[in-house]
Amino acid sequence: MKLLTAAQTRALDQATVEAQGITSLELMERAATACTLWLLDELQLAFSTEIHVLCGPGNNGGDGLAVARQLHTAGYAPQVWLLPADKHSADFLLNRQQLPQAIRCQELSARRLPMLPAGALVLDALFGTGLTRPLEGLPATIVKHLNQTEATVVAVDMPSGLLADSPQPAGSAIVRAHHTLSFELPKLAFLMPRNADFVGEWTVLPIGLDQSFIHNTDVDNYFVDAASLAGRLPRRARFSHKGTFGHALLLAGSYGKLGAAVLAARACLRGGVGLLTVRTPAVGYTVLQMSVPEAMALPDPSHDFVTELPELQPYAAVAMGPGLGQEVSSAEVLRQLLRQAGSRRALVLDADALNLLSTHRELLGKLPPDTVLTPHLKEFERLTGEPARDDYHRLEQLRAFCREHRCYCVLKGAYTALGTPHGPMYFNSTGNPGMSTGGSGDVLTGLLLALRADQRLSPLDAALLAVYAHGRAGDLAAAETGEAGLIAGDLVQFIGPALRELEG
Ligand SMILES: NC(=O)C1=CN([C@@H]2O[C@H](COP(=O)(O)OP(=O)(O)OC[C@H]3O[C@@H](n4cnc5c(N)ncnc54)[C@H](OP(=O)(O)O)[C@@H]3O)[C@@H](O)[C@H]2O)[C@@H](O)CC1
Ligand SMILES: Nc1ncnc2c1ncn2[C@@H]1O[C@H](COP(=O)(O)OP(=O)(O)O)[C@@H](O)[C@H]1O
Ligand SMILES: [K+]
Repeated sequence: MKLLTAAQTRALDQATVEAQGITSLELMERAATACTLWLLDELQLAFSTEIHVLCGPGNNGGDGLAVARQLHTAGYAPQVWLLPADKHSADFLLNRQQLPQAIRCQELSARRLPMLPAGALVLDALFGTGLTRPLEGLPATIVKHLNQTEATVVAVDMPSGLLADSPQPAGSAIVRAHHTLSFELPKLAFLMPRNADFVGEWTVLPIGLDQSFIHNTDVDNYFVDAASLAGRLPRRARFSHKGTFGHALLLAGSYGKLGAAVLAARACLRGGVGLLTVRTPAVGYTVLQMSVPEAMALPDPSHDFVTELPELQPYAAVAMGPGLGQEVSSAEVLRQLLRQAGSRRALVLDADALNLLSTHRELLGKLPPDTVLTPHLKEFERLTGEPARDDYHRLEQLRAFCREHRCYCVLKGAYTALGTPHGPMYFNSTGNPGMSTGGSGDVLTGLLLALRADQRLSPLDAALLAVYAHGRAGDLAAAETGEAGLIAGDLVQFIGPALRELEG
């Protein structure tokens, strides 16, 4: 799914009107109908519910007026509050004329703000994608007032005060919505950690916008849902053999951190790899053979750490990092790996392999093309060496990093962002806070290793599929264990079912 900028969204609006031979007012009615139906279906409003619709001067306000009219027709008693303004959009004015007399309509002012008891519903239709600057004056006062109440707030298209695709000063007045109803597509702003409290739970409401315009519009950012991955994971052919799915090598574990190696190894096998060899320190030999008998063990001469790189010739893909530790000798192994991997052997670097890259920065220049890195935020900050100013700056850093090092970088968290060497960025839709638990990242590394060893997949597809399936495994696991009860080992159990959903 593409993530359009606010400017592209406006153009899409216009293109839809032209392509479908409808008026913009009709499109607004469609958008309002989608909102009204959502309110009725999802919130199960009682006819006695106190409903306040706050309307700004533009088309977002126009949507609000149309929803108020529709709710009135459905038997509810919404009250409308208008933000005073010098100018209004044409469709706002048309909907203002159509507002039934029976609907109580008042003008907002600093002294006249709606009383909003708990249990009341507020529809925030003050500003949407037309917001051009942070709110000040009366709009900011209204937003602060709204945020202090206990009413349920549903934002139309955007929480008012939030910019759709760019950063804004900390402390800006922004509505804290419980739900945001976004038309046709999500907005980039919804995926930023700092905006979570403003956006609340968000839902995309399809309103029949022009698909060919969306198809032909170039974007920098994508939101990856199941539909975007359709057809990317081929079925296993009847005459396939171990070679089709590749032989993978995992370099992981150190004294006290062998669990990371075990989790990654199990995930790699569940990811469908043909063969897996695991290099752990000698201390891990028995642990590994006992807990992952399907994998071959290749113990290091050192008891506690990985200190020697095995001969790479047999392997289609190599992953290094989970539980590795940051010994000088392990850094040497990383250096050799980067030197010997060649351009056709896939590499995945995680955890301590990333920390070693950060402390031996000359190695960054030696990453073979298409290497996949999987840092969490802190590891990414170490890699760039510069704290991000804000969420958007971090994405710029990610884009620049991937371009410069011609690598894929999986920036992990909620809505994990995948940066690519050619520029576009992909945000993952699956996963849940239950996955914020030790070892979840090791599972991702193992799964990624399996998909990078799979000769049928491009680096981009392998990374997209792994990140999506990992999160989906987390969602399937959490459905059984609850989020708090989820442990990383549970993710492994659901990799198979998650991949099966994608296959074909
Ligand atoms: N996409 C689609 O296909 C569809 C979109 N639809 C809807 O249209 C919405 C976009 O409507 P929109 O373009 O009229 O902008 P909107 O958000 O109402 O705000 C513009 C007004 O706010 C003002 N203003 C801006 N910043 C301000 C500030 N800081 N402080 C104060 N004022 C400020 C600005 O004035 P100005 O900047 O000129 O001063 C102007 O008056 C979209 O979110 C969705 O709800 C659906 O109806 C149909 C399908
Ligand atoms: N709130 C969340 N929503 C979705 N995914 C999450 C969330 N928290 C963590 N995850 C996922 O769990 C994994 C955690 O990885 P990481 O931080 O490396 O853990 P560890 O180092 O313990 O293995 C990442 O893939 C991340 O995207
Ligand atoms: K809004």
